[in-house]
Amino acid sequence: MRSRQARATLWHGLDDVPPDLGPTVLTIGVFDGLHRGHRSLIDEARRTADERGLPLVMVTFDPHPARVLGLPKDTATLSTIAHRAELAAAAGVDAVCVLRFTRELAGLSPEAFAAHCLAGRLRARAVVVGANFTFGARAAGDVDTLRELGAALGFSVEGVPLLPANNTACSSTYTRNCLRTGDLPGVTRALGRPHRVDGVRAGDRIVLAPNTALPPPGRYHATLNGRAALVDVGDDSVRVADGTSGDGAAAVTFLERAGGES
Ligand SMILES: Cc1cc2nc3c(=O)[nH]c(=O)nc-3n(C[C@H](O)[C@H](O)[C@H](O)COP(=O)(O)O)c2cc1C
Ligand SMILES: Nc1ncnc2c1ncn2[C@@H]1O[C@H](COP(=O)(O)OP(=O)(O)OP(=O)(O)O)[C@@H](O)[C@H]1O
Repeated sequence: MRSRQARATLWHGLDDVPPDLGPTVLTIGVFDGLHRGHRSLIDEARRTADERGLPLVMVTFDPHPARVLGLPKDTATLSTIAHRAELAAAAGVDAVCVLRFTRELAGLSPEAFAAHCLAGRLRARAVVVGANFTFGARAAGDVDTLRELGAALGFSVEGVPLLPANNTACSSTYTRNCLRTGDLPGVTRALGRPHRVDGVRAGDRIVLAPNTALPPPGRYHATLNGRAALVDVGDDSVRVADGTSGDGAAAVTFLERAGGES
């Protein structure tokens, strides 16, 4: 069995992809949070990559397309790109290609995206996506579109059935909903691990990227860089509540609401 890397190779944009990259298997989507549904998809993609003896590349978009396009959707960030790459590597991905989602990218037709990005720069021989995957201007392309394009461009396409969670598809949106309503056990079930945010500690504050997904304001039992800690969550802030001070990279994992509520 192949050993899993601590962190997948990270390419920021197509220009960062090595020019001598050989044929690949691709999986595509935002993958925010790398929840259990995403991991079941990656398992399937990994099997295909192993059968063909090819590397598995995860193509992801940043920022969330819905945020760039101003769609009415909760796009609070469950995982930073670095955390996503770490989780992807643990799930069996060899390399992550982060495509900056801009209005220009959003305007590409399904045909142009498949030809230029997937078959062209990323040398796809197989593409494995969830059954609900859409792509291309006005989200006009779906799994069937991709399959037709792949037949002409030299890659096969698998549409993987969606893993359920609590009578709905396990999704980042579902996970964000659980988090917003304070259902930490629901979040943990969807992610397969407790929710973690990554930021930088400055005194008692943890400075986070704007739009980081947080549980409702209140006090929580957590771990801070792996050690037990109490933290206070505000509307868009996290403070360490044990009177200590510090600085540097900080990973806060939310365990349960202090006082027994969750
Ligand atoms: C080239 C390209 C253009 C896109 N244009 C649009 C768009 O115009 N409107 C839209 O709602 N989503 C658009 N999207 C986003 C996709 O519908 C979809 O959210 C994205 O491919 C990520 O897949 P996922 O949502 O399954 O993770 C586009 C995606 C790509 C790759
Ligand atoms: N439950 C699931 N099971 C299998 N594959 C999934 C599941 N949910 C999403 N996918 C697939 O994972 C890839 C990334 O999807 P995406 O990031 O849109 O996930 P999502 O959870 O639906 O996100 P959001 O709720 O923000 O739309 C896509 O190919 C998508 O089809």
